Amino acid sequence: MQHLEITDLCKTYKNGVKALDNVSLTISSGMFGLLGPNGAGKSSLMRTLATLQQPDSGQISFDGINVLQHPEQLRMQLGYLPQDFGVYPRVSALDLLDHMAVLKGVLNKKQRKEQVAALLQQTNLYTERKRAVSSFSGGMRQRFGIAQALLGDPKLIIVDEPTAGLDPLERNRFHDLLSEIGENIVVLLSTHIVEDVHDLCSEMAILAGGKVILKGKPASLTQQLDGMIWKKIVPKSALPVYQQTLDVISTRLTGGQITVHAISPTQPAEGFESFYPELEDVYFSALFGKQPEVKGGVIC
Ligand SMILES: Nc1ncnc2c1ncn2[C@@H]1O[C@H](COP(=O)(O)OP(=O)(O)OP(=O)(O)O)[C@@H](O)[C@H]1O
Repeated sequence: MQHLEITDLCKTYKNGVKALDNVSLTISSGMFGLLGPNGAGKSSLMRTLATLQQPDSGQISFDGINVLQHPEQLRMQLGYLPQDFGVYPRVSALDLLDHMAVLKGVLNKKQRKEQVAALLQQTNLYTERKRAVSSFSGGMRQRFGIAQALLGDPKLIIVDEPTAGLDPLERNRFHDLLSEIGENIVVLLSTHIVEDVHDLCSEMAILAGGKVILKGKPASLTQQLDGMIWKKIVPKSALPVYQQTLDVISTRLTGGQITVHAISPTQPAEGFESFYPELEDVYFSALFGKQPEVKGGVIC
């Protein structure tokens, strides 16, 4: 059982933006989802955990390693898929993965050949192994990104916004691939897509403005909003009134009509129906500071 402990991490960039504001999280083996809007600080946290940048203060420990003091020890156990990763033009998937395996310390040639072939199979890229990665589609590229992250048998995998820009089929493929990764390692998935966390993660946290604003199990967080989320289809012209008078957490356009989701302990207005909340309702109610007293999760 691996264990990642993040304590009071702070980071302010030179331009004065406070990207991480006392972030503390305890993350155990399995898939952990870090959800947050653009600019929340997710990549700053991922890069810090991947030892690519230093925080101003705070602690990180992984499986007994003091990560900020001994970044090289973490790097031996780390697989990282950054938000954008560059590839050399014209280098085939096979050659690039082999090269990356050497950099990762897989020096035995036979072992490396086997590992590279196995990862290309696992990511469904084996038949395309001689093609240049630079010619891959977005989905294939992300699968290649997972293959390189899995080199060297890492115990901590960090995946930053992996499904942004993928079509639904490739996103499902990518989800299947992530869900196959061992349960005995820590997989940290950063995303602004609520379905990614819903589909994959047993634990999650929401980051906004550099702060962790909610954490818990997705199922408990939705359950504790049961009976409090209401919806109604309304004409577009009536929307401003609802927004001014109710705790509206989201509006969705479906088939040209607007469905309003509101949070309230009782029916907020005539015509609103209660329904079992979705993770998106948890996310939006947290972002707008409308979460009620929490039992299964922690408001931070
Ligand atoms: N190198 C940097 N120098 C200055 N400001 C930065 C730097 N990197 C990020 N920021 C700022 O820090 C804040 C957090 O950015 P970060 O990229 O960590 O957020 P994010 O949640 O990953 O967002 P996104 O999904 O848009 O990448 C933003 O306001 C961003 O503009």
